[in-house]
Amino acid sequence: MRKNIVAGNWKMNLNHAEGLQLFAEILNLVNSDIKGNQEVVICPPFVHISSLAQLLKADSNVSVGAQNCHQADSGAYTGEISASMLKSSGATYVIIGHSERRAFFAEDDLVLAQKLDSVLKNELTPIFCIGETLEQRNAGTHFDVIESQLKEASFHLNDGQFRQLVLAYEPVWAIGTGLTATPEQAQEVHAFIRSKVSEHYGAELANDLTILYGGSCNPKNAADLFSQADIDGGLIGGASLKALDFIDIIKVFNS
Ligand SMILES: O=C[C@H](O)COP(=O)(O)O
Repeated sequence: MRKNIVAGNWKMNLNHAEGLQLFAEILNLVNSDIKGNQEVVICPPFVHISSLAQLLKADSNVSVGAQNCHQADSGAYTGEISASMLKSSGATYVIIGHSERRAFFAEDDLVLAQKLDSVLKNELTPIFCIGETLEQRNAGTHFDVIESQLKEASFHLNDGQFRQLVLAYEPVWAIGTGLTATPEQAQEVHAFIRSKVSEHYGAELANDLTILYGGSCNPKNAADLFSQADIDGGLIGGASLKALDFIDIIKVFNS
């Protein structure tokens, strides 16, 4: 059965005390609202990961993830954090290829492929983000862009590796803008992504793959988005910083 995931990407927000408080609120509210095939992932800034992970219960469906990592295991890369460090701090997921990393830190397909390799080697789950800009959508090239991002950074993986991935479709024009892809627009791209995965890795693997939607997802639009056949949850930015909004998004799977 395909796993449903609601992941919160806190981005560069919340100091340590604020992060601990929000996480405690989420843990208090979430446990009774979570189903067996559902997982909640919180991706705080690096410096909060260890403290948050220590609050997790062993059998919890809540996990802690990171927002990025370096592609090397260790070395002279001042200021960087490796996947093995994240694992040792209690993270089990890592967001790779977020459009903000691509845009502000010049991360290209080659480095993202290396990051995926490193995350998988360290037995963490990548949440691999792909999505087009507004210019690309207006030019009608969004399917080509998405196919290229997918192929160039992830289709070198073997079946067993690719099976570990969670994908996230995040149209750049919808991130933090209040503009959401319509459920039909999002479903169209999710179905396209699944079809490309199916062509390369086979229908069974494609059918099992969790594909999240991200981009101004909130308690009001989550139900329509998550009810689409190929949308298996969300990667939530702004709305993950408010416990009640985030919980309302999680509850969509129970309604
Ligand atoms: O990683 C999350 C996405 O960038 C979505 O952010 P947003 O919900 O604030 O639009």
